[in-house]
Amino acid sequence: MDELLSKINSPQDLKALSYEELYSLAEEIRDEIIITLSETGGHLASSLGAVEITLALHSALDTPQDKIIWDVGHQSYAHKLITGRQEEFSTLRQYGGLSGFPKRSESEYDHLDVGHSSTSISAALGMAAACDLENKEETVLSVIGDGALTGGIAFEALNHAGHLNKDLIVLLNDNEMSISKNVGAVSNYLDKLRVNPQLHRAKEEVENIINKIPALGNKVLKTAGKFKDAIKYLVVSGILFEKLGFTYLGPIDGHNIKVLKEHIKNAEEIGGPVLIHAVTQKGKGYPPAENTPADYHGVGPFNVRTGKAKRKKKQLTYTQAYTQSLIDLAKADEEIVAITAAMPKGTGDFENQFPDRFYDVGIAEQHAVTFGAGLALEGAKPFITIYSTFLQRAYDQIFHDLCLQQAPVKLALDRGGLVGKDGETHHGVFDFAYLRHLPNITVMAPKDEMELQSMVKTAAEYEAGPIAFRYPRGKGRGVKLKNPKSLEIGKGEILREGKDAAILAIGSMVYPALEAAEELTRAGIDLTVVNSRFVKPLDQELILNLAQQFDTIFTIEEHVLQGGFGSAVTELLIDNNLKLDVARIGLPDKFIEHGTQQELKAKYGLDVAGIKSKVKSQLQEG
Ligand SMILES: Cc1ncc(C[n+]2csc(CCOP(=O)(O)OP(=O)(O)O)c2C)c(N)n1
Ligand SMILES: CC(=O)[C@@H](O)[C@H](O)COP(=O)(O)O
Ligand SMILES: [Mg+2]
Repeated sequence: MDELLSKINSPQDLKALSYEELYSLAEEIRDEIIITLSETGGHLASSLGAVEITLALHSALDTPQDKIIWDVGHQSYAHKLITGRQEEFSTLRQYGGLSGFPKRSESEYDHLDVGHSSTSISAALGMAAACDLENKEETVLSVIGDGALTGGIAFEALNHAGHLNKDLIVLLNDNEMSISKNVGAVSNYLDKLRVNPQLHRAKEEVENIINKIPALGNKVLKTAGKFKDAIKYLVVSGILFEKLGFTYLGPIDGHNIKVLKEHIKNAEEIGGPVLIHAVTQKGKGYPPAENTPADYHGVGPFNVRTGKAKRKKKQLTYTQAYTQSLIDLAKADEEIVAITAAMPKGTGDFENQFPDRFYDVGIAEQHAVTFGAGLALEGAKPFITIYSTFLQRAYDQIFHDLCLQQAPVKLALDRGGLVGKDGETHHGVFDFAYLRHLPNITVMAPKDEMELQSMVKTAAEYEAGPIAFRYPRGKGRGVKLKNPKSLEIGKGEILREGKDAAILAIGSMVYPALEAAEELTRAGIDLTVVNSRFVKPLDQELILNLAQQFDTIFTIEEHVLQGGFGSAVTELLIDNNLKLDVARIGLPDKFIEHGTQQELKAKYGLDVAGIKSKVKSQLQEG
């Protein structure tokens, strides 16, 4: 029974609690998170690690007037539980239920919709600047993880914050983990900051003594100044942040609510930009997650006692099919290298097999792309594997460093299409549009995992410029994997011939289109079905032939209609003065909510039933 938690209707209720009670509450919150996520799935380890931080923040600050900006937002479940969302917590990430991330429409305590990493310092700084303009006395605080701190935008924000010198608190939640082990020079630097608190005490004592020395005169002052600097470097203080204009406080124990509260209060009093370095344990309080936090970053339903997933994954996923073929190709071709932006699990086996040909650049999609361009321009064959939604970050790099240079980089866009429960921020439904209008790029989407492997092979062999392929989240179609073959660039295939109309499908929509066509024969409708394979270049010959043959052409894609595959086909037809009915099936011009992939496909007419009904109504109207 949640004795304390059920009485917390808002953060105001925390103010009356003793530290002992706050710790009991922390345990109740952990239990609630673990039990709920064992049914719903979600971001377990990050949220468990941030419970005390959440309680300290909401009891030290006057939220929602004081603003907490969560970075990524995957650690915000405790925040949801104490800000009036307990009753709906069991609906977390379910269709129609609570979002897995902070969302302004959900609560007045959520000040920024998040999901993509490293935005919190910039947004918090903007809010702090706005407070200043309006003479408001509000505290604005960003909570950012050590992983999110590897993102370029976070550094841009630190740089600007040090310059603006507004009152801004950054709470660095350092658990030494991104999704996997954190990487990079800053991460190594944080390691050094974390070690041996005695050194920090020694540093403070020495500095206190030195600060009293000026009374002794100029010469001593000068020497002392140098000595002070030397000591600072020697004991590895928060010098990096100090040089950027921040007051550095820490490192402190991020599970000690009293210490956290004191530091938050101190930071408010100090003013200007202050960084509190809190050290936490990812997965805290749930042994399986503490032991292997990377396995519990994002989980599906699991058995609380054993920590094991409830659903066994028997069928190969698209990600696995991709990795498998990349490894096979890399065995024979040592120019192949793999790049990930902090998601090495997707290419994990590659890392194990070819550690020298694998680069985890951190949450740095822009850098990943230009780094890949550099590699390619010097003869390597880089496969950059990034979720479709996160590659949006690197649009300019794709334009400037890949397409303009015709750099033969291979872009593997995982999670293309509807991803499901992560919702708005994570659906990969804009990639055809943000890629296809750029000169020199080739864009493909496979109908199944076998064709994905053929696309990997095609990409490895292709040297004329950048080539991209996007594939869905989750299980493949269970087709038999044979030897991948090289695909002819810009060629689709006719899978079924009919006499009433043609349906041009791309990627994940090919099989549903085929199934719909088979079922529609019962209604007397006979469709030609095309697996288009290429969004760019289109198979012009095939499409123009079909346009001569039929009065109606359907296009279908798991992508927004604006600027997508259907738009490309329509442009081709218009450019060739062909006037026929084109009915585009795809996602509407809005952000798609969270829910399972099946629920969302059904809602937006991207399942067999939806295709059938669209085809029937179109042909009947026409
Ligand atoms: C732009 C972008 N790239 C990648 C991700 C995927 N991602 C989500 S959380 C995360 C790791 C974040 O690590 P950290 O900030 O340290 O938080 P922790 O999970 O350790 O609490 C990554 C890589 C993302 N959300 N946004
Ligand atoms: C918060 C975040 O961005 C990631 O953890 C993401 O939720 C992972 O998604 P997958 O579960 O599709 O790998
Ligand atoms: Mg971390």
